[in-house]
Amino acid sequence: MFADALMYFRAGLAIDPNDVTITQELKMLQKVILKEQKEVSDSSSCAYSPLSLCNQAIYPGDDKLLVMEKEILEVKYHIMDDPFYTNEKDGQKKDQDLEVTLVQAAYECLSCDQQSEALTIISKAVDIDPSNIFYRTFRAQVYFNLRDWAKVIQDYWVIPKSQRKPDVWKQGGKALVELWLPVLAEFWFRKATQLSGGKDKEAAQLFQKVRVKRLYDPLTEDQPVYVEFTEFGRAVFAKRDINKGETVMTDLPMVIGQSLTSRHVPACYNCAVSLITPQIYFGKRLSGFDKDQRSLIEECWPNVDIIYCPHCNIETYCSKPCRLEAWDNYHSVICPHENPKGQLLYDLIKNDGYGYTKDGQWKELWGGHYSPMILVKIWAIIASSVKAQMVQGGSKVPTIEHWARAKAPFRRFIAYGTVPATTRMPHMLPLFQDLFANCGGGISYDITPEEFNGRFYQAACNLQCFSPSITPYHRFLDNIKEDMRSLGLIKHLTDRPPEAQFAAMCPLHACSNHSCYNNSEVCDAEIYGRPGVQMIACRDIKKNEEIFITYIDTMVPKLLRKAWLYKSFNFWCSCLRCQFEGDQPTECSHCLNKASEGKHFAACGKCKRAWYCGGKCQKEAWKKGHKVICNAPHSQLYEADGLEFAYNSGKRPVPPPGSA
Ligand SMILES: C[S@@+](CC[C@H](N)C(=O)[O-])C[C@H]1O[C@@H](n2cnc3c(N)ncnc32)[C@H](O)[C@@H]1O
Repeated sequence: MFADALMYFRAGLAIDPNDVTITQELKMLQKVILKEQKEVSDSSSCAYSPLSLCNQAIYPGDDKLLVMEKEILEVKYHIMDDPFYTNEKDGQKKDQDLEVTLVQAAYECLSCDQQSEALTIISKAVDIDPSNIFYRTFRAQVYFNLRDWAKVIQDYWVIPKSQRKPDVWKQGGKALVELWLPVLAEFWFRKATQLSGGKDKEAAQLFQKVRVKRLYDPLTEDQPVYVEFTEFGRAVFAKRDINKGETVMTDLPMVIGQSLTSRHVPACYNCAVSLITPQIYFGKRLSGFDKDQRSLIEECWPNVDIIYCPHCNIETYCSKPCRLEAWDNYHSVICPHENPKGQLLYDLIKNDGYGYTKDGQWKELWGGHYSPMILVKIWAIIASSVKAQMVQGGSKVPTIEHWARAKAPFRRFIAYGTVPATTRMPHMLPLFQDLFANCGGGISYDITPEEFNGRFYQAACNLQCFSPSITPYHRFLDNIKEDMRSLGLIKHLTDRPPEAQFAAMCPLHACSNHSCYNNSEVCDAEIYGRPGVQMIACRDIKKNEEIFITYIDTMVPKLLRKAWLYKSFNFWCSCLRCQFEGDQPTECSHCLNKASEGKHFAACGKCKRAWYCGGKCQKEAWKKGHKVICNAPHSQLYEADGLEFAYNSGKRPVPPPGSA
């Protein structure tokens, strides 16, 4: 449990940054991680498989889309379930010799790349025997070569479903993609994958590609990026050239949870807006200010109206609409006034994850590095959505369709983890189970161990740390810019306001892969007045280049970076920086020769992160790629203690526009 160890060491260092024992223990921790990484990398070369993590389950509502797409086929391309041909010619006597001659001639044309001629000839064979699967498949192939997609489908449609071979399903799927009938295309690729017993990786890959395109294109419509499925799962790419400093994308969270360590800083539970008042910012100094200063604060500090949930008096919001939104979205399910078990959750948060076990012991129950509120909100959002659908449909019991529809938005987040959450924190499962046993409206959400483990790692793999970038303090600075009364206050305004830190699951951001030579940085943002995240290009990015952020502090030596990435995300980084930095001074970073016992090779004089056995190796490595990364700036995190978790990888805060 390295992450937890790190968290405790950090907490210790926050109390005493010079504590020698903790510093030594941190070094030990690094050694242990490196050792484990070496053992794992010796025994396995391949990391996770995105194809096995992304399933092909049907999305709720796809059945209706499928009907619509079939209608398009029918109206636009005259393709329908009832084949357009009749078998009337089947009864006629067939001239088999002629058919064989035609097929042979068509083959010959194909082998000379005479597609149109092949088409004319094989069409004659189809005319003679329209239900012949072989002729239809042959002609569909020719149409495919000629990029006549509707005709491809016309021929394949005639072949009865039970007789379509996996390759027919796959190629038909490709033609359907070209016609942009994505749900049908998914259906065909799914069939190809199933019939091949999962062996056809291309079909599985094509399935995910079309799915990702249809789900993410609407999200990126107004952004200079698109999402595509690659060998590393979903990935973000530039739609056009993006200049250094430009916003690559913005994203609003689907779920947020304030970190337990910052929970004393008031913020909106629903949207993360900062609720810092002058009393909190200035503290005792406020009473010492003169009349002018006090009136300036009164006039110019934005009105912070902290609204409490009127039922439990625990959750705080920035506005009435936020309170109502929270209530509808999740809070009504867990509000202690509605659901008495909710009190245990809020007590747990108040007590930094501590609580009583079932046998009455006071213990740390929650051991995650993010707030349990994240998981609770996911479940509460799902339960609320089920309830809303029931009300809308006038049904008394929830259906599988209701549940599937409610869970669908969270299918966007990949989950990977090794140690089950149920093992890490055995006391949490019963607490969550009790909490969701009665969600109101007659529904209960069964939090099984699999549900807990799956959601726990879904959050762990995708969370991003962020803070509201523009707080009342920033707005105050902006408001007093031109007011002479502010002169006396300036010296009291130099401290940064206390930060409410949040973790968030953001759908687009969660598609960004990692590189230690990243081209974008994650920053806090304000989007339509709500706190969110944005990615800013930290160098020029070319059209169709992948957008990479960094999950870790790239200043950390390569071996440690590798170890952390493998440990937390189960992949070996193969970015330029990892390729052209060395592991250690005892090995030539280029030819991998080992130095003699007790000796070190000379380091690159500039970056000191690669070692070479001689000038030849150094020159070759420089030319091949070291020159690109040698001087490239690193993405340093705001906490520079050497080891970092993805969840904390946000760079922040960005100075708000116009702030003093
Ligand atoms: C936040 S997700 C990024 C998007 C992810 N590709 C997906 O399909 O959802 C993090 C996961 O992406 C994968 N990943 C990210 N960067 C990678 C890289 N450079 N090489 C291989 N896999 C990577 C890892 O599986 C990691 O756990």
